[in-house]
Amino acid sequence: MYIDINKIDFEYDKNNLVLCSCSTGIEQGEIVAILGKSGSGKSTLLRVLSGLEIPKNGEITIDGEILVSNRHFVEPNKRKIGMVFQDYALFPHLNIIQNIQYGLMKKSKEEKEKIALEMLKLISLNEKYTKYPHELSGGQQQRVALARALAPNPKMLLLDEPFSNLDKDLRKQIRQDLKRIMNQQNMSCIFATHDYEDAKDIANRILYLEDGKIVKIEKNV
Ligand SMILES: Nc1ncnc2c1ncn2[C@@H]1O[C@H](COP(=O)(O)OP(=O)(O)OP(=O)(O)O)[C@@H](O)[C@H]1O
Repeated sequence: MYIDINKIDFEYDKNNLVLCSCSTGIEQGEIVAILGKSGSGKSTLLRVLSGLEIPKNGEITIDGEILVSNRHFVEPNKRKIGMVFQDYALFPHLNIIQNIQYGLMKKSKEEKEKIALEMLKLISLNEKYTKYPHELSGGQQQRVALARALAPNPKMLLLDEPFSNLDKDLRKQIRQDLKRIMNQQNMSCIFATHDYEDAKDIANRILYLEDGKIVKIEKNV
């Protein structure tokens, strides 16, 4: 498997496991939904994957590299994992192109421009690149957040409730956009949601999380 999540236990407070022996594998290019009620541990699992939290037990590898185990810990900024949050977290004082280029500090000016143009094309916002986040619709901001996360070419993308601020019609449209973009990039992606329709519409597989345990895995055909 491209990504292996093996028996992850996590607790914020002692003797109160929020994740309990969570295991799954993810293929390259696969989209996996984590579906669960509020408090089931979805965000925590994403935080552990991104390196913002350290598990008590368990191991995570990506493309053969151990990210965390009882002897290893790779810092979040070295993991090559992109993350998109519910509120998009775009920088309000930066325009679209600057937001997209934010994670490309180490690249040359020419490379930054090339990547940003590719990303703008991917999210179909070519003509709006000098606009600021507040001048965009929720759906457009969502696409910019996605482009910003994809620009550094991560190995995996994590999305935490990416559609929750969008109305029903826009949600449907953005789900299709996301699916197209992920497929085009052959990107492995895990997204947390409490909405079955979101999961059913775009995921290859759905993991049901209840009280920090994966209680069911459904292949989406
Ligand atoms: N920083 C923290 N300190 C202590 N407990 C926490 C912390 N963050 C989350 N928790 C607890 O861990 C459990 C899982 O929370 P988590 O945010 O992962 O759930 P979730 O499924 O993402 O919920 P939601 O859909 O509401 O975002 C909850 O019981 C929550 O109260």
